[in-house]
Amino acid sequence: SARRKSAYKNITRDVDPSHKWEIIGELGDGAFGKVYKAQNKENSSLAALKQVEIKSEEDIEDFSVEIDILAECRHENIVGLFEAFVFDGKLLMYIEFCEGGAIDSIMVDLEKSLTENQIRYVCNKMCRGLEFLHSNKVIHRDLKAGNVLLTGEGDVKLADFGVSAKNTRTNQRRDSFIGTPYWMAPEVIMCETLKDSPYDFKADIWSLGITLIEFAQIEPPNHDMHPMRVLIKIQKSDPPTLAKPSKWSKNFNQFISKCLVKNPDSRPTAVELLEHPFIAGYDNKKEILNLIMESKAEVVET
Ligand SMILES: COc1ccc(Nc2ncnc(-c3cccnc3Nc3cc(NC(=O)c4cccc(C(F)(F)F)c4)ccc3C)n2)cc1
Repeated sequence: SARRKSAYKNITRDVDPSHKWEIIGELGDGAFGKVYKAQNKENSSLAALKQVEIKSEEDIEDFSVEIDILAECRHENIVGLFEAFVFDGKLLMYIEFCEGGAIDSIMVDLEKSLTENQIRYVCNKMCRGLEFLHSNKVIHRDLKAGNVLLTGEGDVKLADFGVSAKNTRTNQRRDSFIGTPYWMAPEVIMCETLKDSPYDFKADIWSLGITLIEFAQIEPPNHDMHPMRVLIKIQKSDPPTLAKPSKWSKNFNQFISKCLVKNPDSRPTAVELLEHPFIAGYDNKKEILNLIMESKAEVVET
């Protein structure tokens, strides 16, 4: 009934999107659902289209969190939502297309890491995107080179292609403990209490530090270890550093060591990081534009 179909303000229902958008290619088979390249018939703008089968209102409920986050978090360093539809048993999301693609794919295609100046530029933009997300009570939770997109003009956009894309806002976090506490192991309590602390957005600051090492070395630390082993290693070991610190500036090494502090309370905020000499005021997109040109040229050759 109309009453039951709660009105999702950011979703257009029962309108056929193919009147407005036509599919012109495929972008890959994502973790769930397919992702296409689409073009707007009216203004020719390009979109990345994710469509997923929906079986019930709960399915729509799940995806509406992601849609609300994108609809409300409009910022030059966050991927932009054009519109979302529910039509013919499918939920369709049209996202502004970023021509350069994800930075991990660029490094793999070109078989090289980023230069320090490219890292400075991207890091500055990532911190602006993080500052905006965190000020809107949104925690990314899956920051990595694969979730950092570049546009053809050298702009940097934070995205989230993983299943964690259903980022819940801190105030929507389930406020009850799982199970009764008496039998709970300390680290589970640690994890649970950490979740409810206002500092869990600091998890993104740690991931930012790891992502900078990934930009510098193509892979994150411990990439050659089994994922289960890495969980233990991250908990037990000292924070990782660049493999060859002398190859990089003092500012870069110091910026990473500020992000990779094990106690979240001691990690800086994105606002504080924007003042650090490694990235403060750094806005030179020249080297990133070169990277995108190389990456485009590379695709043409193959
Ligand atoms: C293989 O070559 C390419 C070339 C260009 C591109 N460009 C591009 N541009 C924009 N989006 C995409 C994309 C690719 C694969 C899957 N999804 C994509 N975008 C997308 C992102 C989302 N959601 C988010 O990015 C998202 C979700 C929750 C939170 C957040 C954030 F926290 F960052 F705000 C972001 C939803 C739907 C779509 C279609 N891809 C991709 C691959």
